[in-house]
Amino acid sequence: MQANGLDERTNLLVEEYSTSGRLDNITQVMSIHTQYLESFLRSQFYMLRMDGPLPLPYRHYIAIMAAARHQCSYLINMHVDEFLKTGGIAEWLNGLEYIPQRLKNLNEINKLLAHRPWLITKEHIQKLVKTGENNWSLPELVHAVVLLAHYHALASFVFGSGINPERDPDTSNGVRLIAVNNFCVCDLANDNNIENASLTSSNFGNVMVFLQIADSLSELEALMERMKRLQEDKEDEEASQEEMATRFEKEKKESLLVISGAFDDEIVSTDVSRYIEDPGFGYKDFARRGEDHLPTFRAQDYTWENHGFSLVNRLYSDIGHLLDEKFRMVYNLTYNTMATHEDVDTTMLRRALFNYVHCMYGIRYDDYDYGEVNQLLERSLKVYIKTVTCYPERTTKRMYDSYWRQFKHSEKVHVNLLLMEARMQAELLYALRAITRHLT
Ligand SMILES: CC(C)C[C@H](N)C(=O)O
Repeated sequence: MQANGLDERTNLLVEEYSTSGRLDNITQVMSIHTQYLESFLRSQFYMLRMDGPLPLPYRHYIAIMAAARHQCSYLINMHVDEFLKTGGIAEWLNGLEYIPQRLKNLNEINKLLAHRPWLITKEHIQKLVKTGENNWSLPELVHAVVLLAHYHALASFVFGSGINPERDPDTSNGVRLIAVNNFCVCDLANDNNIENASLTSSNFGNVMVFLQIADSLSELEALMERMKRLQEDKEDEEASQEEMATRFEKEKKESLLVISGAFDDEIVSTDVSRYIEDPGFGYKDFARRGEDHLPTFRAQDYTWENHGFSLVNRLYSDIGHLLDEKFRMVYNLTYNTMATHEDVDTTMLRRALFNYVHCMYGIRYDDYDYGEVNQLLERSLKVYIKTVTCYPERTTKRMYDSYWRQFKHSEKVHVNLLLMEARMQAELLYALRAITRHLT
């Protein structure tokens, strides 16, 4: 990292430490992408700590409810602490039966937003804002929705990059860097898969490692080759509107069939289950196809830039700007590298990642050719994306390792940032569209 990049990162971490008195593992991992971290922290600080429609303890309780949908104990514990520190009533931590009805009414939208946001309708919104003494004002509701979407998406980041609790029972001083679900991602000092692999191998292992390296090298070359070809083809051939629509439908259908690992014994511990209702409700499992389908949301009919942004900003001032800045930041973030290659334009690849997430939520951009997704994202990467986005609690180290073996960890964290923000934006689009419909 360049010297001034390092300074920037250190400054930011020092600043964060002095305002919040801690440097959690999320912040540390994200600090690999300093510029992004800055906008992330700014929006998070705003929704959690600045003036806003909801009282502070409510905000943390909502974060807990959101994280619990994905059994993310890491985030739950963090916000249990914060909830108490901000004056929350300890009894509420016994579970949903102990909280006020008003807060309990958020369960339904929490559940839908987390797993099948396309099912949210204006009736859900009406129900929340028109329930007599337990009603939510629109600004309060928007604040809650933003928090829910933020923490669902953050759970994806936590599992996707393998972030562990700060306090590990095995370490006496209580602080250990990033290791997770038996899965350690960011060995910050040694940011390269190959080096790691060769350090640990025996002689025989060396041969195997060599073969694997050769293999993954050719994977990388092949991917770059495909990017180049797509770029060239783009210049001379334009697919028709119908063809583009068909490609989207095909990709959407196929994404439903991408299996993200069996998860038979889903035992949710009581620490987590007390904060959720209907724990079995998840991203639509399309094993029983035909009886339900994922409708298409035409992105141009309700865009973040033209619709979502102004609505959110009007009801909960300034959060729109902060989110907007963060979305732009992540969308444009690039170092022009691909593993060991420099000066590469990676726009196509980054678009494919972002748009694939929206595709899994049924959101279609009519000027985007989903054939690109198909060419650029290999199967193991799709499995990873679907798992991290839709069922983050099922992410394993094996899934993390099995795609892009040549790439750096920092690049895989970058992937996670894209997945997280795309997911957050998708949830917001559905929720805000329902609010707009309620208002009109
Ligand atoms: C996600 C990665 C492919 C991003 C790439 N390293 C870039 O700087 O653009």
